[in-house]
Amino acid sequence: MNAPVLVINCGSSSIKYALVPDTPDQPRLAGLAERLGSSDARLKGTDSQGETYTQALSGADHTAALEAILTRLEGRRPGAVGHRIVHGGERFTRAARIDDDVVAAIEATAALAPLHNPANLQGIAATRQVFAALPQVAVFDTAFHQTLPPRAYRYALPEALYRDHGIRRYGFHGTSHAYVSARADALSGLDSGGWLTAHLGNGCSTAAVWEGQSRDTSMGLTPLEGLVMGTRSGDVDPGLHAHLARQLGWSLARIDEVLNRGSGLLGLSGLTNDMRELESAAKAGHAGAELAIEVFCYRIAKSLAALSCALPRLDGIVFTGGIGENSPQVRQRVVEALPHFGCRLDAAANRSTTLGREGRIDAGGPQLWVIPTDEEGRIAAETRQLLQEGHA
Ligand SMILES: Nc1ncnc2c1ncn2[C@@H]1O[C@H](COP(=O)(O)OP(=O)(O)O)[C@@H](O)[C@H]1O
Ligand SMILES: CC(=O)OP(=O)(O)O
Ligand SMILES: [Mg+2]
Repeated sequence: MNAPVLVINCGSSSIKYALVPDTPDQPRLAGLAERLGSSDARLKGTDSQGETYTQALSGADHTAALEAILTRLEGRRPGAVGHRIVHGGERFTRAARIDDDVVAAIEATAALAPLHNPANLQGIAATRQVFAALPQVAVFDTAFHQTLPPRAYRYALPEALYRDHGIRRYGFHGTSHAYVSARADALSGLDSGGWLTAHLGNGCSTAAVWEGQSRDTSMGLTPLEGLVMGTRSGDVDPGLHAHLARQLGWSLARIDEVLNRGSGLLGLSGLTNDMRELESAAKAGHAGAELAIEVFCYRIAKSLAALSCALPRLDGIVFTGGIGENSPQVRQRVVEALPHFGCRLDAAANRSTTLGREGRIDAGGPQLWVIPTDEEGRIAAETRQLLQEGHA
């Protein structure tokens, strides 16, 4: 199939899209419909000339937003649609052609990802309506981590919770960890290395990748476990929930809300979830911003050190995601917190590798790479591959 693939990443009130051509010499169209369902809904994106546009979509729902996106494809007809689906449970170890059975399976997993899967399903329903004739493929965040061994994915909980309710660690951002680790293999010439990958965006996670397979990762049953994130707490004492309920009388909904949307960098700093703003504020002497960055970096280093146990050999660390790709300060602080790894940062290379540049930033020791992630490109590639294999 040499038509472009339309990649859809559907959130509860947003749709990110990318029209990914099959050859890199053609431009990629991309954009974001946001605040869907509100009077303030709008579509922003980049056209094939690299010009940005903003279009008001007042009151638009997901279906209306997809219809507007269709008009922004400049007459280029996609040959297929690839969807980012956050949770695929244990059933999906790779991408799957979407049919009623696959939709039912994603619905069945929604209880495990209540913030993500229902929105992904809305995206599938709207896309099936607007692009009824096109094949649709689901690409799961969890699929890459289905190679985790039991010692990494089992919680020390009663066995029945796993057997009857699927309570285990799944891991997320698999598309990103898979892409950057494969890229590190190619760039390093190691062919099949032992990598620690750090995806640092709004959601953040680490993974240990050995010979192209995920061996452990920091996120668990839900995308709340692990690192400090923009607004998510990451790891807390499992006793915290009962404590907040008993001592402060908090409801489950309030606890969930605070841990998912009021914590992380935002909660620690009392200022913002945006790392750029935190770095400026810390420089200007804001103590909360400084603390937020310090905890953020220390927890990444601690997670990488823990995940190194999953690798027979450590070849290097890969930084990606908005923060990993753009913040020399975060990378430096993470590497400085891991002196026993023997990493040596090349300060000049670290400073200059930003703004979507790919590059090596070490001066010996384990390799240190900055690799801009390409979840859309990878979703398009997996969509193409599945359809070419005739798994339809
Ligand atoms: N130049 C920069 N310096 C520091 N942080 C940056 C820079 N550019 C982007 N970021 C941070 O990247 C994060 C968003 O990451 P991104 O991967 O784009 O998010 P998402 O997970 O929503 O795709 C924000 O915290 C943002 O502040
Ligand atoms: C799974 C997850 O955390 O996704 P995101 O980073 O897009 O929020
Ligand atoms: Mg992201």
